[in-house]
Amino acid sequence: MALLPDPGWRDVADVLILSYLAHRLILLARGTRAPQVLLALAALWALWHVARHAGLELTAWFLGALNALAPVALIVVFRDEIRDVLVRSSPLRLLAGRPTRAGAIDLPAVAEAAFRLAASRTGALLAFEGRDRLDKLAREGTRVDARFSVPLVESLFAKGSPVHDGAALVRGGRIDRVGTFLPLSTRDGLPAAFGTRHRAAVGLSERCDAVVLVVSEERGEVALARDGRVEPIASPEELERALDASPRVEAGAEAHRGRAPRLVSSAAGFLLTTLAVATLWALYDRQQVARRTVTASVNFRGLPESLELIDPPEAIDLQLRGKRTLIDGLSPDRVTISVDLSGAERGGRYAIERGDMAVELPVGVEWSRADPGLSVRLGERVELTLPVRPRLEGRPPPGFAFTPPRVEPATVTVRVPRGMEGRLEAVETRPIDVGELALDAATREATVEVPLELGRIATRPAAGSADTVRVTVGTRPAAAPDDPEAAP
Ligand SMILES: Nc1ncnc2c1ncn2[C@@H]1O[C@H](COP(=O)(O)OP(=O)(O)OP(=O)(O)O)[C@@H](O)[C@H]1O
Repeated sequence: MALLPDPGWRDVADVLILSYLAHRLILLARGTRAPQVLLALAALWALWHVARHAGLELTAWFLGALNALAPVALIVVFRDEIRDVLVRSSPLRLLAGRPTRAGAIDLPAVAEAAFRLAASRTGALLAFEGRDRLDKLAREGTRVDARFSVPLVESLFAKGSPVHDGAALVRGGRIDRVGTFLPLSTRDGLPAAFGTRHRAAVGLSERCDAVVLVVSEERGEVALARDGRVEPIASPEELERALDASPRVEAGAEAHRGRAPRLVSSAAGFLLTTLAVATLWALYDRQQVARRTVTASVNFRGLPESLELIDPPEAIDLQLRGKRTLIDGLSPDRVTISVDLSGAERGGRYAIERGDMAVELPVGVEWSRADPGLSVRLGERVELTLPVRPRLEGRPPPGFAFTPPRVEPATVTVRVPRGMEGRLEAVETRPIDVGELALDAATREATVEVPLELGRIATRPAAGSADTVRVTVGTRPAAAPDDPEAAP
């Protein structure tokens, strides 16, 4: 079996289409928990296989049951993402256009808004969602779902705004909800100046990977909370840098890398995905595709009138490749090879090319190699007139012996390749089973029409010469009862 499968155009198309879909799914899943969950499921699946191969029956059974539940678990874990894709964006986005998750945060706009709010001593709280969803942690609030912009943020947190209390939730470059209530930190040792706004920022960043921006109403300061720590931010540039460096606000950073690098990273991502899919395809192919060698009978056609075949091969070995179910259930006599000899012009040895062979196979099975390669020898045709020799099988009835059989016509003309004339003395008939002959009671004779047994040298009769003969078989009483000819 070849180490590397040899793919057809359908396999290449299969790999490319699947790679494209997988690449789009990866773009959509970026910034979600999908990679961790899929990794966990893959580990579970791998463990299950290890347990099965190691013969750990109980563990394998338990892991198998968990694996069977995996599709349900996927739907439950990703219900929010599935809902988002179905409700917020057209499913066609999976096939084309920008994926939802790559929605970019306008970092300069965030920095400008934060410092304008600080300058006007307007308190604000903005939670940037990371890989962890904030739906359960940031409660209540009013749905906005608007693109992030400086005037929008300023008006939302302005003192007269009905939604200025609470936190705004930023998801994938958009303000998703405002006026949400964040969990407060209960930690001791936070600075005395920290009121509930700062405690809410710390509280959320302790519970998930969100980055929370706080603008202090009292002191007009800007700070960022992540992983339960608060760092003061002195300038818009520092804020931009801090957010850009945060892998959790990756979607935002992507917008600033410019179009060309994004294309390059997207192309590299696609290449990597294709590589992974091609590897998976190769593994799958090795499991699904079977190879088998069968001995197939060969028929020759199109032999020019002036030529004859010398010792043609009756069967050759073919290597077959196809779906395991088809290959395993294939009966070798369903495989026939027809070789076109119409291109031969004179005697000699001919190597038969793949294009000259028509191999009849069930759909979905391919033949890859005739082993050993097929070649035939052709000789110029000569005609030979030879006596016909009837072949009798069986014995005469007890007490009788055969009279010499009569053949009509007594000779036939056959075609043989030049040089083979000396190897034939007579042409035999197909065997005649004398036990089956209904001998005429009066004459004790029977006449049968029987085909000639043309062999490997004389493969066909000459034009106008019969290919069947009439053979008359007769019996006579045996000379003596103990005649060995008549013995049973
Ligand atoms: N759990 C919470 N979730 C979201 N926002 C909250 C929460 N608790 C308080 N806030 C916001 O913080 C405001 C109160 O700020 P407070 O003065 O207590 O905090 P602070 O940390 O001292 O902030 P500042 O420096 O702006 O005064 C509330 O009006 C509300 O808008």
